[in-house]
Amino acid sequence: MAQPSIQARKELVLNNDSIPEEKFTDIDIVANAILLFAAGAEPVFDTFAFCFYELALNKPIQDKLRQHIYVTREKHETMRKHSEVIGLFRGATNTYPVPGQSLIIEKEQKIITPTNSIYHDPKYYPNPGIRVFDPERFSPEEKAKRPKASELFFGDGPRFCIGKRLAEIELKLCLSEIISNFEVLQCRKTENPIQITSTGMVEMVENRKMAFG
Ligand code: HEM
Repeated sequence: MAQPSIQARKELVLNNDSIPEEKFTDIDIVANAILLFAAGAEPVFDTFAFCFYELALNKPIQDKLRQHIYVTREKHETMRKHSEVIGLFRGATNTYPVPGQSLIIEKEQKIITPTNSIYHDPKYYPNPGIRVFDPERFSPEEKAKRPKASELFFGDGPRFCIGKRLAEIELKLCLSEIISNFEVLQCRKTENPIQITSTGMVEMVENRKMAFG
């Protein structure tokens, strides 16, 4: 994080010939570095934690994963079941009549897409229950059965998550490295089902220590 920030300061603050409105200040560089760290660390840690929790509870899936068959499906099913960000937030830039419906979204209206509800809607994810962990939902055949917008783990449109690629590489590398060297098991303190608490925009485990031992 330090090296790119120093480089960004050189290019955007010290050697920037743009008009004043497009110039960056030192504060802009520091603020962006903090934002990237804050936005980038928590969701990746939590996806890992939930992933290992589910693998400990679902030994046959863990064994299959160990054969390096389907890291991507595993990762997506974890994000469907334990989506940390529970909704997407937008403001309408124009008035928009929703096709085929009487609904008109007025200009500047605030819109919430309740992603977590979509992930637990049996219309898109049959048998979405708290005890079901089924990475096969993300096989090409199953994915083809539902609309693309039912998978918004990293958002969509011009403001989608800028860390998506980095997060996917982190998850893929660490998951395959750990799972090919270790076996993840439940312990005495493992909660099943896990107790989730919602704090506004994000969901988290009620008692992290209890859940992950
Ligand atoms: C499992 C990991 C991650 C998940 C599930 C996740 C999820 C999301 C979601 C749902 C959004 C909102 C997108 C929208 O409104 O359309 C978002 C935005 C954002 N994410 Fe991530 N993210 C992850 C990792 C990261 C990482 C590693 C970084 C940076 C290193 C990052 C930086 C950001 C930033 C800066 C935004 C705001 C983008 C904007 O408003 O233009 N995220 N993320």
